[in-house]
Amino acid sequence: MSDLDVDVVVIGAGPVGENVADRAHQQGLSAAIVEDRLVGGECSYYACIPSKALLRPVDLLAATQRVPGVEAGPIDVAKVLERRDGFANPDDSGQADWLSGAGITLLRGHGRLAGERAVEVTHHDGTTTSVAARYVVVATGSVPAFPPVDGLDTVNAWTNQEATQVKEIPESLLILGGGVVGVEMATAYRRLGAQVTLVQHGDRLLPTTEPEAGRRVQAALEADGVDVRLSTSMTAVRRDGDDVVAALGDGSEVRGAELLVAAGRRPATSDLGVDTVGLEPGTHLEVDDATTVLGDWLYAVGDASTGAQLTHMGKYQARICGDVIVARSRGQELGGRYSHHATTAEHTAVPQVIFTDPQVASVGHTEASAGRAGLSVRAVSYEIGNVAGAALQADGYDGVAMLVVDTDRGVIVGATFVGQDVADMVHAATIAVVGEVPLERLWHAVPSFPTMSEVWLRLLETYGL
Ligand SMILES: Cc1cc2nc3c(=O)[nH]c(=O)nc-3n(C[C@H](O)[C@H](O)[C@H](O)COP(=O)(O)OP(=O)(O)OC[C@H]3O[C@@H](n4cnc5c(N)ncnc54)[C@H](O)[C@@H]3O)c2cc1C
Ligand SMILES: NC(=O)c1ccc[n+]([C@@H]2O[C@H](COP(=O)([O-])OP(=O)(O)OC[C@H]3O[C@@H](n4cnc5c(N)ncnc54)[C@H](O)[C@@H]3O)[C@@H](O)[C@H]2O)c1
Repeated sequence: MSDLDVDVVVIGAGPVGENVADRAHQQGLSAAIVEDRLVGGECSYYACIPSKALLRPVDLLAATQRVPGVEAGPIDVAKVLERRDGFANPDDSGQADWLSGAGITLLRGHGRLAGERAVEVTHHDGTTTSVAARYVVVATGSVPAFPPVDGLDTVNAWTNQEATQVKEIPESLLILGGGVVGVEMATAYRRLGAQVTLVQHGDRLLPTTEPEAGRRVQAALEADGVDVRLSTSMTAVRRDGDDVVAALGDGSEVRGAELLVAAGRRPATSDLGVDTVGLEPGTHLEVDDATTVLGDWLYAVGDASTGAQLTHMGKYQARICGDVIVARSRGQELGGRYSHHATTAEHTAVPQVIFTDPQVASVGHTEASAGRAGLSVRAVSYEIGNVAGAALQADGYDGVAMLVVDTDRGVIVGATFVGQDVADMVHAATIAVVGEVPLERLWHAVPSFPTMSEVWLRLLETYGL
């Protein structure tokens, strides 16, 4: 006998888990959600939201400095942190109220699978609740990965949690990792007053983006005064007085008041009881296009799954997952590729915006990933600064747009925009990629003058239209 019987139980109330529970519940299924820490997950308090709250003021100030006649700054760091707190104060009562208003049962505590269709929740006071459910969804997210660096567990290294919830900007910051977290935090901390040293063991920043994007972000960070060390790893770290000192593979040493580890994430599936249903703890749960892990009953979404590790993609997976569960509960067949039952965009059109200055906004393939996927492609690029809209936006506008065209089908399979204020330009590309709009038809999508979107016309002309 279980303590609670529901149609759907979701483990993890991050943005992704909340969306599955809501989607299923709105279509008539009873739902419970288990949360160990804060309803709203990493994204709301320690990731997307506070990091963008730190970045928006420095981005805005830089934009004003590119338009003569506009006086702004200096930045009031205390007010920036206060505004960040307004967005990301770690108090989840509002989100918990939303769940109960939506009719979803919140169980606070640590959830673990306890065999098929069963979850055991250990509450913070040690008591337990056993839950029986027709469908179980894992939405437990991810935790920071710590690379094997001697002494890393002895220096009180920061993760994204300390970096995004900081109360006082340190004089200097070492950053381990030149991926998305590393470059965004380098931008924010440098412009909020810290000396920043960033160590990346690959030969470029943002290695999964178009190489030109990494080069331009690196040039901008260096122009700001960030010390970027590429092609070298941190081998050992130690505290020396108040500082952290890091030994690098090239024999040099760097130091800073704090060390931020931004070297990727690992799925929060280690202490989840997945072994009780024959799965390997600590790995991303492998999903099919319907977000299913096992049978018709176990699902995974968000960072804990093999899907894309971004909030908007996790929420897309969540909508599909909720609809798949509802369809199966009604004995309905699942639909095909572009139905509500398949995460097709995972294969074709994952968008991402990196909020550095310049921003990097991309969707779908890079030229390199298209090649690896066996597509015949041609890539074209155009300097965004050459269009009137960009010249008006900022003096000396520095940015580039790139399209990756599938030459067999005459459609765009990838796009990247690098530059100030390009974040919202990527959605047009996302629509073109998902809609598989032929280039000849795109020719008739006329961009307004004088906007930065005119770069679309220049790209098509460069391609030969
Ligand atoms: C610094 C930083 C900035 C980022 N910025 C962006 C951005 O701008 N845009 C973007 O799209 N993505 C961004 N990301 C990625 C984004 O944060 C993740 O993709 C997103 O949070 C994943 O959502 P999730 O619901 O799967 O997991 P999470 O947000 O991690 O939520 C999982 C929840 O599950 C709970 N949980 C875990 N295990 C258990 C258990 N056993 N029992 C009960 N509860 C459990 C956790 O406490 C947590 O609340 C950023 C990441 C970082 C680190
Ligand atoms: N704006 C956004 O969309 C946004 C912002 C932040 C984070 N995120 C997501 O959060 C996740 C985590 O981001 P992240 O930056 O931690 O991971 P990441 O995988 O993007 O980057 C980690 C980087 O660390 C480097 N690295 C790893 N070990 C190293 C070592 N020992 N020495 C030096 N460098 C090392 C890797 O080469 C890699 O470039 C990603 O999925 C990312 O997409 C998204």
